Formats: sequence, structure tokens, C-alpha cells
Amino acid sequence: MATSPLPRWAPTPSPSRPLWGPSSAAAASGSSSRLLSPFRAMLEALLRRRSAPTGEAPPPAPPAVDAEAAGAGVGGGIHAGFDGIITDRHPEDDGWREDIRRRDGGGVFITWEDVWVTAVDGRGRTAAILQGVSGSARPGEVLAIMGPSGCGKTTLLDTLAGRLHTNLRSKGDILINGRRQKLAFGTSAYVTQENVLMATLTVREAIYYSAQIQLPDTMPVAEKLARAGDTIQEMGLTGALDTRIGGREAKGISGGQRKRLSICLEILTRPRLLFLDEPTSGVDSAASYHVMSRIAGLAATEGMTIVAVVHQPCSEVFELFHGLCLLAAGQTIYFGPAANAAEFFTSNGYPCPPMRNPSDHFLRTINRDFELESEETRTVYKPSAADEAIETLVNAYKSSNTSENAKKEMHDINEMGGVMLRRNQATFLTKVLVLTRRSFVNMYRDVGYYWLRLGIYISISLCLGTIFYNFGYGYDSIRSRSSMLMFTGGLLTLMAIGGFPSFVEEMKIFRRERLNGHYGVSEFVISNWLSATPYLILIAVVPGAIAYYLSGLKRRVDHFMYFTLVLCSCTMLVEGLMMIVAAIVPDFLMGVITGAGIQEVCTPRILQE
Ligand SMILES: Nc1ncnc2c1ncn2[C@@H]1O[C@H](COP(=O)(O)OP(=O)(O)OP(=O)(O)O)[C@@H](O)[C@H]1O
Repeated sequence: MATSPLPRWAPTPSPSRPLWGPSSAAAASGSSSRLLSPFRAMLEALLRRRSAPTGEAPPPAPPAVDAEAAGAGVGGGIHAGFDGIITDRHPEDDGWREDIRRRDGGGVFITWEDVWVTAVDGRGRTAAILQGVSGSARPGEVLAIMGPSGCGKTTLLDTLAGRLHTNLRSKGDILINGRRQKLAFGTSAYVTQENVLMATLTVREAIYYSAQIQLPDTMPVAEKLARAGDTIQEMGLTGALDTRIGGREAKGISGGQRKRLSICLEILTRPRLLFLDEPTSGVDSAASYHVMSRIAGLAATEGMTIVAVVHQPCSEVFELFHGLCLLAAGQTIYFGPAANAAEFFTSNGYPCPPMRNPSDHFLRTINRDFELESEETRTVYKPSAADEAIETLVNAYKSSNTSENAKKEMHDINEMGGVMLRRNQATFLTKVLVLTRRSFVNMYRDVGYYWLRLGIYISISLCLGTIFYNFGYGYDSIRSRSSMLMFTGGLLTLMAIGGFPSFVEEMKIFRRERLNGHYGVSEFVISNWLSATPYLILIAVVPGAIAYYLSGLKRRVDHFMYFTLVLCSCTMLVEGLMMIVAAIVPDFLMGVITGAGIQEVCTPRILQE
């Protein structure tokens, strides 16, 4: 009888109960296909039909994480919601690997072994951030990366996602489904610590545009809407649908809602591998439980692999985690089932006091940032209590069964292999059209960029018009006319740079979306250029006409036509060049530094294969 080589906390797909259940979105699509009206009405109808709770009040937890569903697997309580899936696997059922291989759009198993990351400063000095960390994450599960601030959690996440900063060097094996390979579109998404969102859009618009860009054209509109509606509900954003996102100038949705919206935008495609950097920061404890439980529910039903950096989870949230990677000072304190971490601490002399949240206990034990330096330690080196705990636990982990099991599991995963299918996304044309529309909406709602600039253009042309007021048609007017044309053309063209601050904000969004593979540089430049064109024509024709009229050249319409044509061309050229430079040059330079080609630089980042 074949016994499973995998530890008890492994996910357990089986032919009778596959790990990947049908997507709730897909399930909803049948009923929603009747909806044929425009997006807004459809989405409202969809949400009404589901009678979701509104506002900040968190909706009820999905059945997959039902606290009542006690089971014999990992942990109890809320965690037991997953046990139905976890313990369902029969030990003899060794065909599950074959199931995974064959499964359409198969899950992503990621392993990392002996990963070192060092920072190199300008003077060539190096400092180790990660020191030989290893681990794995698998479909259907949530792996939490925890540790004190500055211990290297984000660096580990960035390393796994292939997004390390250029001054960081990494070594070690990172394998996806047992192979060194890059992630295809739709395979992975990364929700960063910062919420980079378009301030002028409403929540509904942000999700709507994102769904159109990311989901394939072959997907019926009703299904896209169902997916968007489900995702909105999952993240409890129904009540904020028509609220502007807001930014530094204008207050919009709350910090917690921004975080949930960021997650929402990345889970629309149900990526196989989801990296979350502090998904619950800025979110209240009830909402953070619901957010994490929805994410864990998605992992279970969609076969997603979730790797999340989490700060201070409450005990209920902690129980949702399948695996725990606990780091301190770049070293592994513990990697294994989250439910066994407390036992590991107890067996090594650091028992969790009764009534204390285990995650609080772990972090308190290994946090050395606030250890007070005593007179004694100042004169003779003496490790602090936290230093001692870290050393004890790091050594204990290295020689533990948990570490052995983790290595065995990594080995099994790497042996298994498996295909990684690229997901379809919207066509180039759809992306350009949707991005053009989004960019146009963003522009005209931006008072500083759009209306204030137009006001400044008109003021400049009024000034120039009065300086060269009615200079007539005589020979001596030729010089004045040339000056007037040169000043107007030059100032208006150079004023195109006035849009740069707003453009910088848009660039941040572009970088986030491009890194997540939503679209590439070409779609971005074309759509921005197209969306800016009506405005560029406006700012060439209106102020140009004012200056021209005041200077007394009323009768020469042909001159005016040439003049505005030249102005339009110049402003469009300047703005277009500005976009190309901003979008390509930083990456191109980075490409030159890192040795990547222009092809790699100009395509959506995770489309590289
Ligand atoms: N690009 C970099 N260059 C130099 N040092 C870096 C770089 N990125 C991170 N570090 C350093 O590496 C250490 C770990 O940083 P990291 O952001 O991974 O920590 P973290 O555990 O995610 O912290 P937090 O929980 O506060 O976000 C920090 O001391 C940080 O200063």
C-alpha cells in the first residue's frame, strides 16, 4: 500500500473532491447571462440580486472557512473549514499528481531553496538580508510570512515574485512546478504594500476597467460582470462602489477600502499564484478576518497558491493559515504547518502563555529591535534575550523534523513537475481602447492637469495678444508677427510639460499594472497619446485663436490654420515623447544594467517566458 510522502498539512485533491472547485464566478455566469444592459445597470442588478451587505460591515464568511466545520486536520476552529479539503485525501490515492498535471490551467507549486539576498551599496559594501531561507507553497493553501519589522519578509516576497530591486543580488533555487521558469500572464499577481490607484476613478470604474483589460475578449460580458460582482462582494466593497478612490488632494475611500480594492483588482483573473504584501494593514480586525478568510476561501475553491506577508494577525486570522514561514534577521525560525508552530516554540523553551495570541507570542520572542542595552552589555558583549531566542530557535529548526518534512515536501514538489498554462487576456485593441477611455476620464477629472492648464494657456495667449495688439499688415509688422507666433508656439508647446506631475502619478499605476502583466509599454503610450490628443488640440486651438485674433490677423484664416496645425503637432510631439521617455527610459536603463534586452523591457513583465 503506497503511503503518501507528504506531511499531514498537504492539500488533498482527489477525483471525488477536487481541490479546485468550479469558480463561483463561473457558477454565477449562467444566471447573469440574461443581463444585457450596459455595465452599470448590470452590475447594480447583479449586486442587488445577491443582496449583499453594504458599507464597511463585513459580509458573512464563506462556507469554506466556516468556524463550525470542525475537522481532524490542521488546527481547529476556523481553520477546520479547510479540513474537509485537507483530510479528504486517501493515503492510497497517489494519482493526484497526475490530476494536477492534467488539470486545465494547473496550479502553481513554488519552492525556494537556500535563498540568499544581499544588498550592495554604492561603495560595493554588501549586507545579507536573507540568509539561506527555504520553503514551498502549494495550490489551495495560504502561506503566511511573518517576522519582526525589517527581518526580510518583503524581500523574500519580491525574490519569489522576481521583482528584486536592482541593488539587491540573490542566489538560490526558486522553482515553479519543479522548473526554473518565468511566470506567464494570469499566473501570478502581486499586491504591494502601497496602494497605487487612480484617484479620480470610482471603485466601480476601477474594477470595471480592470476587468475589461485583464479578462479575455472571449469571456462573455455577463461573465465578466459576474466575476467583478463576486470580487467586489468578496472584498466587502459593495457599499463604496460609487465613491471616488481619492488621493492626496481629495479624500475618497478609506485606507482599508483602498487596500481591499488593490486586492480586488488583482484577484479578478483568479491568478494561480498570488503574492500579498500586508493585505490586512489599515484594515480593522473584523474586516481583516473577512478579507483573509475570503482569500483563503478563493485559494481552496480556485486552487490558488497564496503567499502573504502578514503583520500581527489576530488568532482567528492566524488559524486560517496553512503554512507559516517565520523569519528573524533574515533567517528561518520556523517553516511548516502554522498549527504546529506553538508546539515548536514550547518544545524549545518558549511556551506561549495562556490567553495570548500565538502570533503575538512568536513576534515578541524574536523581536530584538526594542531590547534595552544594559550597562553590562555595553562593556562586554552579551546577547540580548531576543538574540538568544533567535539563535536557539534557528538551530532548533535546522535539526527538527519539521525542517526535514519541509525539505522532503520540496523534493516531492520538484519531482512532480507540471505545466503552467498562459491565460488569455484581452486583445491589444481592446486594451488600447479601454486604457484610452480610462486615461481620458482620469485626465478631465483632474482639475490641475486639465482645466487649470487650459486657464494658464488662455492667460498666456491673452498677454501675448495684448502685447502684439492689432499690429496690422504692413511690412514692418512682419517682425512683430514672427515674434508673436514664436512666443505663442514656444510657450504653449513647452507648457505641455505642465502635465508631467499628473503623468507621474499615472506612471506609478502603469508600473504596477505592467509588472502584473496587465499590458505593455506600447498599449500605455498609444492609449495615453490618444486620450491626450483632444486636449492637445483644444489647448492649441483656443489660446492660439485668442492670440491670433488680438494681434489683428482676423482675415487670414489660412495663416491661423497653419499656425494651429503647427501648434497641435508640436504639443502632441512633446507630450508623446514625454510619455515614451517616461515609460521606457527607466526600464531601458534598468535593462541595460541587468543585461535584459529591449524586447524584455517593452513587454508586460510577466509575459516573459
Ligand atoms: N533595496 C534595498 N537596499 C538596501 N537595503 C534594503 C533594500 N531593500 C530592503 N533592504 C533592507 O533589508 C531589510 C529587510 O527589508 P524588508 O523590506 O524585506 O523588511 P520587512 O520584513 O518586509 O519589513 P516591514 O515589515 O517593516 O515591511 C531592511 O533592513 C531594509 O533596510
